[in-house]
Amino acid sequence: MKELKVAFIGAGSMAEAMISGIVESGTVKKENIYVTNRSNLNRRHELIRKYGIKAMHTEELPYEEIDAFILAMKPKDAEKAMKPLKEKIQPEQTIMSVLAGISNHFIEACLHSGQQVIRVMPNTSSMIGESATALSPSPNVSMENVWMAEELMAAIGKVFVIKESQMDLFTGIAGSGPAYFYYLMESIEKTAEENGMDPEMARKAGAQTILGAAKMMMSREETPSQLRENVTSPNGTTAAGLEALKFNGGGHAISQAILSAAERSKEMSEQLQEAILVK
Ligand SMILES: NC(=O)C1=CN([C@@H]2O[C@H](COP(=O)(O)OP(=O)(O)OC[C@H]3O[C@@H](n4cnc5c(N)ncnc54)[C@H](O)[C@@H]3O)[C@@H](O)[C@H]2O)C=CC1
Ligand SMILES: O=C(O)[C@@H]1CCC=N1
Repeated sequence: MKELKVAFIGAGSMAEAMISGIVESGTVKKENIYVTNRSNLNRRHELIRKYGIKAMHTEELPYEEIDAFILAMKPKDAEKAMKPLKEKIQPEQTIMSVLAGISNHFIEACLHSGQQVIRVMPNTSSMIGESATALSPSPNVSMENVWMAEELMAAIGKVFVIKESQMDLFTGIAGSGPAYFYYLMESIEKTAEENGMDPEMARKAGAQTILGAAKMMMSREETPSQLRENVTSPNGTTAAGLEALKFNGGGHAISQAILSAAERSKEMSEQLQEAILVK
Protein backbone atom coordinates (compact mmCIF):
# COMPACT_ATOMS: atom_id res chain seq x y z
CA MET A 1 0.00 0.00 0.00
CA LYS A 2 2.81 2.39 0.87
CA GLU A 3 4.11 2.04 -2.70
CA LEU A 4 0.71 2.91 -4.20
CA LYS A 5 0.79 6.01 -6.42
CA VAL A 6 -2.23 8.24 -5.98
CA ALA A 7 -3.05 11.36 -8.02
CA PHE A 8 -5.64 13.95 -7.09
CA ILE A 9 -7.00 15.82 -10.11
CA GLY A 10 -8.16 19.10 -8.57
CA ALA A 11 -6.38 20.89 -5.74
CA GLY A 12 -9.24 22.37 -3.73
CA SER A 13 -10.40 22.00 -0.15
CA MET A 14 -11.57 18.38 -0.44
CA ALA A 15 -8.34 17.22 -2.08
CA GLU A 16 -6.34 18.97 0.63
CA ALA A 17 -8.46 17.45 3.43
CA MET A 18 -7.86 13.96 2.02
CA ILE A 19 -4.15 14.58 1.37
CA SER A 20 -3.69 15.82 4.93
CA GLY A 21 -5.35 12.69 6.39
CA ILE A 22 -3.44 10.29 4.13
CA VAL A 23 -0.05 11.96 4.75
CA GLU A 24 -0.67 12.07 8.51
CA SER A 25 -1.62 8.36 8.59
CA GLY A 26 1.46 7.34 6.59
CA THR A 27 -0.69 4.89 4.57
CA VAL A 28 0.91 6.06 1.32
CA LYS A 29 4.40 7.57 1.03
CA LYS A 30 4.08 11.32 0.58
CA GLU A 31 6.38 11.28 -2.43
CA ASN A 32 3.85 8.92 -4.06
CA ILE A 33 0.99 11.42 -3.68
CA TYR A 34 0.40 13.75 -6.63
CA VAL A 35 -2.02 16.64 -6.95
CA THR A 36 -2.80 18.69 -10.03
CA ASN A 37 -4.69 21.79 -11.06
CA ARG A 38 -4.92 23.79 -14.26
CA SER A 39 -3.46 27.18 -13.36
CA ASN A 40 -2.97 28.15 -9.72
CA LEU A 41 0.80 27.83 -9.23
CA ASN A 42 0.70 29.35 -5.72
CA ARG A 43 -1.75 26.70 -4.62
CA ARG A 44 0.57 23.95 -5.89
CA HIS A 45 3.52 25.45 -4.01
CA GLU A 46 1.40 25.71 -0.89
CA LEU A 47 0.48 22.00 -1.02
CA ILE A 48 4.10 20.96 -1.68
CA ARG A 49 5.28 23.06 1.28
CA LYS A 50 2.59 21.87 3.68
CA TYR A 51 2.56 18.13 2.90
CA GLY A 52 5.81 17.29 1.07
CA ILE A 53 3.80 15.80 -1.82
CA LYS A 54 4.17 16.39 -5.56
CA ALA A 55 2.04 19.06 -7.20
CA MET A 56 1.99 19.95 -10.87
CA HIS A 57 -0.06 21.09 -13.86
CA THR A 58 -2.53 18.37 -14.86
CA GLU A 59 -0.69 17.80 -18.15
CA GLU A 60 2.61 17.10 -16.36
CA LEU A 61 1.33 14.10 -14.37
CA PRO A 62 3.17 10.81 -15.08
CA TYR A 63 -0.14 9.13 -15.98
CA GLU A 64 1.22 5.66 -16.72
CA GLU A 65 2.78 5.38 -13.23
CA ILE A 66 -0.41 6.20 -11.30
CA ASP A 67 -2.40 3.37 -9.66
CA ALA A 68 -5.39 5.41 -8.50
CA PHE A 69 -6.67 8.77 -9.72
CA ILE A 70 -8.96 10.71 -7.40
CA LEU A 71 -11.24 13.13 -9.25
CA ALA A 72 -11.60 16.18 -6.98
CA MET A 73 -12.77 19.04 -9.18
CA LYS A 74 -16.25 20.60 -8.97
CA PRO A 75 -18.97 18.44 -10.58
CA LYS A 76 -19.53 21.09 -13.29
CA ASP A 77 -15.88 20.70 -14.40
CA ALA A 78 -15.93 16.89 -14.49
CA GLU A 79 -16.76 16.30 -18.12
CA LYS A 80 -14.13 18.77 -19.33
CA ALA A 81 -11.52 17.23 -17.02
CA MET A 82 -12.21 13.67 -18.18
CA LYS A 83 -11.77 14.31 -21.92
CA PRO A 84 -7.96 14.67 -21.77
CA LEU A 85 -7.78 12.09 -18.96
CA LYS A 86 -9.28 9.40 -21.21
CA GLU A 87 -6.47 9.79 -23.72
CA LYS A 88 -3.81 9.32 -21.06
CA ILE A 89 -5.09 6.40 -18.98
CA GLN A 90 -5.71 2.68 -19.40
CA PRO A 91 -9.00 0.90 -18.46
CA GLU A 92 -7.18 -1.05 -15.70
CA GLN A 93 -6.26 2.14 -13.84
CA THR A 94 -8.56 2.94 -10.92
CA ILE A 95 -10.62 6.13 -10.90
CA MET A 96 -12.04 7.20 -7.56
CA SER A 97 -14.44 10.11 -7.72
CA VAL A 98 -15.47 12.28 -4.78
CA LEU A 99 -17.78 14.41 -6.95
CA ALA A 100 -21.21 14.93 -5.42
CA GLY A 101 -24.06 13.82 -7.65
CA ILE A 102 -21.86 12.28 -10.35
CA SER A 103 -22.71 8.63 -11.00
CA ASN A 104 -20.30 5.80 -11.74
CA HIS A 105 -22.18 5.36 -15.00
CA PHE A 106 -21.45 8.94 -16.05
CA ILE A 107 -17.74 8.56 -15.30
CA GLU A 108 -17.52 5.23 -17.13
CA ALA A 109 -19.28 6.82 -20.11
CA CYS A 110 -16.63 9.58 -20.19
CA LEU A 111 -13.69 7.13 -19.89
CA HIS A 112 -12.89 3.66 -21.27
CA SER A 113 -15.28 0.75 -21.40
CA GLY A 114 -14.49 -1.45 -18.36
CA GLN A 115 -12.74 1.40 -16.53
CA GLN A 116 -12.31 0.63 -12.81
CA VAL A 117 -14.53 3.35 -11.30
CA ILE A 118 -15.29 3.77 -7.60
CA ARG A 119 -17.55 6.52 -6.30
CA VAL A 120 -16.53 7.91 -2.94
CA MET A 121 -18.20 10.42 -0.62
CA PRO A 122 -15.82 11.66 2.09
CA ASN A 123 -16.22 14.78 4.21
CA THR A 124 -13.83 17.53 5.23
CA SER A 125 -13.04 15.84 8.57
CA SER A 126 -10.69 13.75 6.38
CA MET A 127 -8.25 16.52 7.31
CA ILE A 128 -7.85 14.98 10.78
CA GLY A 129 -8.57 11.33 9.89
CA GLU A 130 -12.20 11.55 11.08
CA SER A 131 -14.23 11.41 7.88
CA ALA A 132 -17.31 9.23 7.49
CA THR A 133 -16.67 8.03 3.95
CA ALA A 134 -18.97 6.04 1.68
CA LEU A 135 -17.54 3.95 -1.09
CA SER A 136 -19.52 2.45 -3.95
CA PRO A 137 -17.68 0.49 -6.65
CA SER A 138 -19.02 0.08 -10.16
CA PRO A 139 -20.07 -3.60 -10.76
CA ASN A 140 -17.01 -4.47 -12.88
CA VAL A 141 -14.44 -3.28 -10.30
CA SER A 142 -12.13 -6.08 -9.08
CA MET A 143 -12.11 -7.09 -5.41
CA GLU A 144 -8.43 -6.08 -5.21
CA ASN A 145 -9.35 -2.56 -6.23
CA VAL A 146 -12.25 -2.41 -3.75
CA TRP A 147 -9.88 -3.50 -0.95
CA MET A 148 -7.31 -0.96 -2.11
CA ALA A 149 -9.92 1.82 -2.04
CA GLU A 150 -11.18 0.71 1.40
CA GLU A 151 -7.66 0.72 2.82
CA LEU A 152 -6.85 4.10 1.29
CA MET A 153 -10.07 5.66 2.57
CA ALA A 154 -9.52 4.09 6.01
CA ALA A 155 -6.57 6.50 6.25
CA ILE A 156 -9.02 9.40 6.43
CA GLY A 157 -11.64 7.91 8.76
CA LYS A 158 -14.43 5.32 8.91
CA VAL A 159 -15.43 3.63 5.66
CA PHE A 160 -18.90 2.39 4.70
CA VAL A 161 -19.34 0.33 1.52
CA ILE A 162 -22.82 1.16 0.23
CA LYS A 163 -25.05 0.65 -2.81
CA GLU A 164 -24.76 3.52 -5.25
CA SER A 165 -28.53 4.08 -4.92
CA GLN A 166 -27.87 5.23 -1.32
CA MET A 167 -25.14 7.70 -2.27
CA ASP A 168 -27.43 10.76 -2.46
CA LEU A 169 -28.77 10.12 1.05
CA PHE A 170 -25.30 9.40 2.42
CA THR A 171 -24.15 12.71 0.90
CA GLY A 172 -27.01 14.48 2.73
CA ILE A 173 -26.05 12.85 6.03
CA ALA A 174 -22.25 12.74 6.05
CA GLY A 175 -20.82 14.56 3.01
CA SER A 176 -22.67 17.78 3.80
CA GLY A 177 -23.15 16.82 7.47
CA PRO A 178 -20.18 18.67 9.00
CA ALA A 179 -21.74 21.95 7.84
CA TYR A 180 -24.88 21.27 9.88
CA PHE A 181 -22.80 20.90 13.04
CA TYR A 182 -20.77 24.03 12.25
CA TYR A 183 -24.05 25.89 11.74
CA LEU A 184 -25.27 24.56 15.08
CA MET A 185 -22.07 25.81 16.68
CA GLU A 186 -22.52 29.25 15.10
CA SER A 187 -25.92 29.43 16.86
CA ILE A 188 -24.40 28.27 20.15
CA GLU A 189 -21.68 30.94 19.96
CA LYS A 190 -24.13 33.66 18.95
CA THR A 191 -26.49 32.83 21.81
CA ALA A 192 -23.63 32.73 24.29
CA GLU A 193 -22.29 36.09 23.11
CA GLU A 194 -25.72 37.76 23.12
CA ASN A 195 -26.12 36.64 26.72
CA GLY A 196 -22.77 37.86 27.96
CA MET A 197 -20.57 34.76 27.68
CA ASP A 198 -17.16 34.68 26.00
CA PRO A 199 -17.87 33.08 22.55
CA GLU A 200 -14.42 31.40 22.52
CA MET A 201 -15.23 29.61 25.74
CA ALA A 202 -18.71 28.72 24.45
CA ARG A 203 -17.12 27.27 21.29
CA LYS A 204 -14.79 25.05 23.31
CA ALA A 205 -17.56 23.92 25.65
CA GLY A 206 -19.97 23.34 22.75
CA ALA A 207 -17.40 21.42 20.69
CA GLN A 208 -16.47 19.26 23.68
CA THR A 209 -20.19 18.56 24.20
CA ILE A 210 -20.62 17.45 20.56
CA LEU A 211 -17.45 15.32 20.79
CA GLY A 212 -18.58 13.72 24.07
CA ALA A 213 -22.05 12.92 22.68
CA ALA A 214 -20.49 11.46 19.48
CA LYS A 215 -18.11 9.28 21.50
CA MET A 216 -20.99 8.08 23.73
CA MET A 217 -22.99 7.07 20.65
CA MET A 218 -20.00 5.21 19.22
CA SER A 219 -18.89 3.43 22.37
CA ARG A 220 -22.07 2.66 24.35
CA GLU A 221 -24.80 0.10 23.71
CA GLU A 222 -27.67 2.52 24.43
CA THR A 223 -29.61 4.00 21.51
CA PRO A 224 -29.55 7.79 20.99
CA SER A 225 -33.08 7.92 22.51
CA GLN A 226 -31.91 6.14 25.67
CA LEU A 227 -28.88 8.40 25.93
CA ARG A 228 -31.13 11.44 25.53
CA GLU A 229 -33.45 10.14 28.26
CA ASN A 230 -30.45 9.69 30.59
CA VAL A 231 -29.73 13.42 30.31
CA THR A 232 -33.34 14.44 30.85
CA SER A 233 -34.53 14.83 34.46
CA PRO A 234 -38.32 15.13 34.84
CA ASN A 235 -39.27 18.78 34.76
CA GLY A 236 -35.59 19.73 34.62
CA THR A 237 -33.48 21.94 32.37
CA THR A 238 -33.03 19.43 29.52
CA ALA A 239 -36.78 18.77 29.36
CA ALA A 240 -37.31 22.52 28.94
CA GLY A 241 -34.57 22.72 26.26
CA LEU A 242 -35.89 19.74 24.30
CA GLU A 243 -39.44 21.07 24.48
CA ALA A 244 -38.25 24.32 22.88
CA LEU A 245 -36.26 22.36 20.28
CA LYS A 246 -39.32 20.29 19.32
CA PHE A 247 -41.70 23.28 19.40
CA ASN A 248 -39.34 25.15 17.05
CA GLY A 249 -39.05 22.24 14.62
CA GLY A 250 -35.50 21.10 15.50
CA GLY A 251 -35.94 17.45 14.41
CA HIS A 252 -37.87 18.41 11.29
CA ALA A 253 -35.20 20.96 10.35
CA ILE A 254 -32.46 18.31 10.50
CA SER A 255 -34.53 15.87 8.49
CA GLN A 256 -35.24 18.54 5.86
CA ALA A 257 -31.56 19.49 5.65
CA ILE A 258 -30.59 15.87 4.92
CA LEU A 259 -33.37 15.36 2.39
CA SER A 260 -32.72 18.66 0.60
CA ALA A 261 -29.01 17.88 0.24
CA ALA A 262 -29.85 14.36 -1.01
CA GLU A 263 -32.38 15.80 -3.45
CA ARG A 264 -29.77 18.25 -4.78
CA SER A 265 -27.31 15.39 -5.27
CA LYS A 266 -29.94 13.46 -7.26
CA GLU A 267 -30.84 16.55 -9.26
CA MET A 268 -27.17 17.12 -10.16
CA SER A 269 -26.96 13.52 -11.53
CA GLU A 270 -30.14 13.98 -13.53
CA GLN A 271 -28.99 17.28 -15.04
CA LEU A 272 -25.75 15.68 -16.23
CA GLN A 273 -27.60 12.67 -17.57
CA GLU A 274 -29.86 15.01 -19.57
CA ALA A 275 -26.81 16.91 -20.84
CA ILE A 276 -25.33 13.63 -22.17
CA LEU A 277 -28.60 12.67 -23.86
CA VAL A 278 -28.86 16.08 -25.55
CA LYS A 279 -25.38 15.61 -27.14
N1 LIG B 1 -16.00 20.29 0.16
C1 LIG B 1 -16.60 19.24 0.68
O1 LIG B 1 -16.99 19.20 1.86
C2 LIG B 1 -16.82 18.02 -0.14
C3 LIG B 1 -16.64 18.08 -1.51
N2 LIG B 1 -16.87 16.97 -2.28
C4 LIG B 1 -16.67 17.05 -3.71
O2 LIG B 1 -15.31 17.38 -3.91
C5 LIG B 1 -15.18 18.08 -5.14
C6 LIG B 1 -14.26 19.28 -4.95
O3 LIG B 1 -14.84 20.15 -4.00
P1 LIG B 1 -13.98 21.30 -3.33
O4 LIG B 1 -12.63 20.80 -3.00
O5 LIG B 1 -14.83 21.86 -2.26
O6 LIG B 1 -13.87 22.32 -4.58
P2 LIG B 1 -12.78 23.43 -4.86
O7 LIG B 1 -13.42 24.42 -5.77
O8 LIG B 1 -12.17 23.89 -3.59
O9 LIG B 1 -11.65 22.66 -5.69
C7 LIG B 1 -11.78 22.24 -7.01
C8 LIG B 1 -10.40 22.17 -7.64
O10 LIG B 1 -10.49 21.54 -8.92
C9 LIG B 1 -9.61 22.24 -9.81
N3 LIG B 1 -10.00 21.90 -11.19
C10 LIG B 1 -11.10 22.25 -11.88
N4 LIG B 1 -11.07 21.70 -13.11
C11 LIG B 1 -9.93 20.99 -13.20
C12 LIG B 1 -9.32 20.22 -14.23
N5 LIG B 1 -9.90 20.09 -15.42
N6 LIG B 1 -8.14 19.62 -13.97
C13 LIG B 1 -7.55 19.76 -12.77
N7 LIG B 1 -8.07 20.50 -11.76
C14 LIG B 1 -9.24 21.10 -11.98
C15 LIG B 1 -9.76 23.69 -9.40
O11 LIG B 1 -8.70 24.47 -9.87
C16 LIG B 1 -9.74 23.53 -7.87
O12 LIG B 1 -8.40 23.44 -7.43
C17 LIG B 1 -16.58 18.47 -5.60
O13 LIG B 1 -16.91 17.69 -6.71
C18 LIG B 1 -17.47 18.15 -4.42
O14 LIG B 1 -18.72 17.66 -4.82
C19 LIG B 1 -17.21 15.76 -1.73
C20 LIG B 1 -17.38 15.65 -0.38
C21 LIG B 1 -17.26 16.77 0.52
O1 LIG C 1 -21.66 21.06 -1.11
C1 LIG C 1 -21.27 20.18 -1.88
O2 LIG C 1 -21.80 20.03 -3.00
C2 LIG C 1 -20.16 19.27 -1.46
C3 LIG C 1 -20.54 17.81 -1.54
C4 LIG C 1 -20.70 17.34 -0.13
C5 LIG C 1 -20.17 18.44 0.65
N1 LIG C 1 -19.84 19.46 -0.07
